[in-house]
Amino acid sequence: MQEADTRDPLDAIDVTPHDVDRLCAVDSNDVDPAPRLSFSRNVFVPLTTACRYTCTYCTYFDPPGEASLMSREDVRQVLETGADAGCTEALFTFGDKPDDRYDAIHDQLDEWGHDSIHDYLYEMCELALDVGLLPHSNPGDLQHDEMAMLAEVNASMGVMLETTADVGAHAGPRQKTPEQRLDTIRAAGEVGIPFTTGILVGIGEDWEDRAESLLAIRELNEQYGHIQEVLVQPVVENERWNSPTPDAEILRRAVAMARVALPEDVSIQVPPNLAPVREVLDCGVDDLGGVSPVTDDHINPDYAWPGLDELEAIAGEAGVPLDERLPVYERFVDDGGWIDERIEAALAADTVHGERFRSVLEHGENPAGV
Ligand SMILES: O=c1nc2n(C[C@H](O)[C@H](O)[C@H](O)CO)c3cc(O)ccc3cc-2c(=O)[nH]1
Ligand SMILES: C[C@H]1O[C@@H](n2cnc3c(N)ncnc32)[C@H](O)[C@@H]1O
Ligand code: MET
Ligand code: SF4
Repeated sequence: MQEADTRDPLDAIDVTPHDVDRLCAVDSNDVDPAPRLSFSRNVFVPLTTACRYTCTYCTYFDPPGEASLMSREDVRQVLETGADAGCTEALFTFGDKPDDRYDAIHDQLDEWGHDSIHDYLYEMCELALDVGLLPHSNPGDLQHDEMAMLAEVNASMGVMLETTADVGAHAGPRQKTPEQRLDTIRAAGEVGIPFTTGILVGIGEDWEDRAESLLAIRELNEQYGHIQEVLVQPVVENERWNSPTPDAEILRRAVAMARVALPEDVSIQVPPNLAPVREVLDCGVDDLGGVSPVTDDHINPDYAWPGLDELEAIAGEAGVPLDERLPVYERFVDDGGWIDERIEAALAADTVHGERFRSVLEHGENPAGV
């Protein structure tokens, strides 16, 4: 058991300079291509565009006064569109603790009977389960009790570590800090929820920072075993961020480092709308993440999802099968103890949606997919 953590979270991560140096020496020749590729069919629910942080690479958040909150009916509509298109995942990702900074959001939540965005999210996850979708929530930084509550109604959850470095992109009066991100990932481990994390490449970090970030994720996974996938995500240009996006060579090396740093049962995900996946596929990528037939990537709306035929083509050229997966990986469903009883019930084969989920889980095939 972990004792109460009064230490600096970065100190609590046992990453030595020697480990960092060794990982920095890895390149794309040191890894083998994965034998298969997977993806998840999702519908994206951007609950609110308000955020307490102001990451300088992000166009997702709106300033106070302009930020909005989706109503229950808005959410229901998006979820039903997704369920009708055969999606299995409801991806809830949105601004971090918006009610902290935006009185209007706080007041609206209050009017709807919620004392926090997390309380509202809980109810929207229940709605997703009702319409036949498995929630995957990434609401940003969470405390242990918030994580424990949300784990009851999520198949898996996630937060990007981004980087362990203090970068200018996270500057400002309210900012993402590596300590808080690591605390969130640790809280997920303590709670025991299958978890997605990753690094954002090109936000001012150097190779040592990338190695340190990947090793920090490895260390937390060694302690808790909860990491299901690690994203290697290039930062992309937009109206707020006009530095160049990392090129294919940088991504190849970062992906190879991720593959070497993490054990085999942790997937390495590269998003096909943001990265030149064809050029990095042989470096150990085995997952393309959530792809939506019905909604935009609201975080990076200028970058459209490739269609399913394009994903098939990518896998075909690499000579590997393409499998659809659920937002929770099979090993966490089979192992027992990882997913809450409400998610287990949703996955039971004798329910309306359970049969479809089971087919995706066990055969990588979605009978309802369009
Ligand atoms: O559409 C997106 N999906 C993102 N996803 C969704 C992800 O691709 C899938 O939902 C997971 O693979 C679960 O199936 C994230 C999920 C996380 O837990 C953490 C970070 C991300 C980042 C993105 C993202 O930038 N864009
Ligand atoms: C959900 C995740 O989206 C990522 N994110 C935010 N802005 C960008 C961008 N310009 N390019 C790539 N990824 C981005 C962050 O890593 C966040 O954690
Ligand atoms: C819209 S960004 C994703 C969720 C959260 N705001 C974070 O940065 O982690
Ligand atoms: S990346 Fe997430 S935390 Fe940062 S400003 Fe955008 S919405 Fe907020």
